[in-house]
Amino acid sequence: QLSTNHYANICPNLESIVRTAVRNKFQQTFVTVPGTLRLFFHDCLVQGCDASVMIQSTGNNQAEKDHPDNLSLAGDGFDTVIKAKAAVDAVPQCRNKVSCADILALATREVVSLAGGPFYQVELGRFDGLVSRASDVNGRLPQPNFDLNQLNSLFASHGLTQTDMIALSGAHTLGFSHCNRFSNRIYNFSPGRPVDPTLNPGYASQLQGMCPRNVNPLIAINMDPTTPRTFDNAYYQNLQQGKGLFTSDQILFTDPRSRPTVNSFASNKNVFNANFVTAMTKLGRVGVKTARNGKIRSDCSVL
Ligand code: HEM
Ligand SMILES: [Ca+2]
Ligand SMILES: [Ca+2]
Repeated sequence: QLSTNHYANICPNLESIVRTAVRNKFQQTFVTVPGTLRLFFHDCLVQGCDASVMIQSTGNNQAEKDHPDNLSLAGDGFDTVIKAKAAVDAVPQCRNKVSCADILALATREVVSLAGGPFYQVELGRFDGLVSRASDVNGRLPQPNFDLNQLNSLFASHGLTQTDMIALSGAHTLGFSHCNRFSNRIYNFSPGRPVDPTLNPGYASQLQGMCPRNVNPLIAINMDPTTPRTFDNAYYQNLQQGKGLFTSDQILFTDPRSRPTVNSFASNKNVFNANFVTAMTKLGRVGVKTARNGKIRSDCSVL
């Protein structure tokens, strides 16, 4: 069972050790923020929150991180956890006592707070997974062209409600996307209608400017056009103006079943923050491993 004081006797200064390591990394690059937050999400959805996403492929095993859906995970997210783990292991009492999965959960809390988001208690006591297979990723991660039914059923399969899903989608208040994730919305939406009509026309032409046809596939643009480096509720205000980048973002406002929640998060940042914390805590409980089916890795990237 997870608890907020799991390491109280095992590694009493754990939270401050992780905090210092994450702050040092943050001073080197802001990418640590969206990179770590997305890494936590992609970890929890495949095999549960067990750091399976961090495993490197070997000669006879293609690991999760090499699945096409994970190739755009930022290297700085992985590096944040590796640096925090090294800082934890530098303390003799803590060495090899704290799971990579818990370090990822704590680092995620730190980056959210560093970007101006809520600070929340993190439940701890996860063990690290024993497998990481690229094939396990198939069909487990949401796609940017999903509609509300697809989003709801995927999140529901992990015990997350529609409200949780909408609150977690608020993570797109930070970070970057490559152009190919939404190019269908600005160039070939449907026959005779190149641009998605739910997209704000001004925003659509801005996107066409930043992502011309045949754009360099390495180009990435801000997902939140207003406050890309602040964890805030601007994401929901953007949706109200037709400035959701993905179909899966904009549908939250377009579909009348989810619109009231978007409006409520857009108009009250405290309501959004509270729902985000609740949803992150629930996400952090998904598929948690114990000593029976997990272990504590000495190297987060090796089984
Ligand atoms: C609701 C369904 C979701 C879909 C369809 C989705 C899809 C995507 C896609 C396509 C990207 C851009 C990747 C790229 O091109 O580099 C992205 C980025 C991102 N996503 Fe999501 N996502 C979803 C939910 C979430 C959730 C729940 C979180 C975290 C709680 C999250 C956190 C992020 C972050 C932080 C980025 C930016 C990454 C970076 O800048 O390195 N996403 N997402
Ligand atoms: Ca996992
Ligand atoms: Ca923002």
